[in-house]
Amino acid sequence: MATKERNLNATAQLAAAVVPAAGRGERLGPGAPKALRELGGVPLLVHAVRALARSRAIGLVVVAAPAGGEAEVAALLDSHGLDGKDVRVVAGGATRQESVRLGLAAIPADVEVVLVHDAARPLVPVEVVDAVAAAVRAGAEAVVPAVPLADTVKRVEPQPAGRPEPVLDTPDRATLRAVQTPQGFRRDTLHEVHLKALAEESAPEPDALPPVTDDAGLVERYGGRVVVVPGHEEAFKVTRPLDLVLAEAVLARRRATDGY
Ligand SMILES: Nc1ccn([C@@H]2O[C@H](COP(=O)(O)OP(=O)(O)OP(=O)(O)O)[C@@H](O)[C@H]2O)c(=O)n1
Ligand SMILES: C[C@](O)(CO)[C@H](O)COP(=O)(O)O
Repeated sequence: MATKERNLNATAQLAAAVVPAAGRGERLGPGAPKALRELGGVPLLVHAVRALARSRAIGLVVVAAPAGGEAEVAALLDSHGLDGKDVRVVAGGATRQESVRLGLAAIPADVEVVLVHDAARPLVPVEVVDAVAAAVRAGAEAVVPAVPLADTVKRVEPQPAGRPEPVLDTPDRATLRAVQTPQGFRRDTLHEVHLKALAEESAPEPDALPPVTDDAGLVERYGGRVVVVPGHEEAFKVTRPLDLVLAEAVLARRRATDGY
């Protein structure tokens, strides 16, 4: 077999990752799109792609960039050199779900395992990436990393701003998990649930279910089985300004102690 063909087959054995990175980052406040905001002088997106590239399980990373910004994002990723991984950039969409679907469409058909990782989770440890990929390889159709909750959680009846919200009940915290990314999937499963969701959105029912906020939620919606592996407290999502302060502290500690 020719060397090039052998390499392509080897790549297909590896997992691919989709990185939705087309969000505005409204909750982080004014500034550049969130994926391009800097942490320790390096854009969040670059940290997130590097975090995936550290895993030997990943052969290809597809980034869904803000539409129209693909060339800028590709140049940015190039300028940060990414450990010999195959990194491609496509246009993202108007929602996270659409960005993931567009990223997935750019993954070669023979890749069987796909991870989806937020650009907004720059500090996920490689052990989490490896564990998610390994669980899919071991037979799970959908895998999420998650951590136990530190706070008590209450279900409430939402009210207009400023009005107290009546509490409905207090779920047993021992049965709850805060879910992170990367989430891992059999490629066929992820493809199928995204197509079903797209079809439903094109012909909405009057009593349509609320939109799901993660890809595993789509698998659940259509009857698939999702399992949890341990996440990591440092895989938190940079959502609000305080998250960026915390991320800077974690990064500074890693740089001082691990040569990160
Ligand atoms: N149209 C969108 C919206 C979100 N995302 C991505 O989905 C991930 C998780 O979303 P979130 O943290 O909610 O990011 P934003 O949507 O940018 O945040 P906000 O809701 O505060 O605007 C991010 O990497 C974000 O770039 C995306 O690719 N395309
Ligand atoms: C995918 C996710 O990061 C898992 O926790 C989360 O659901 C994204 O939520 P958001 O609504 O985009 O903040």
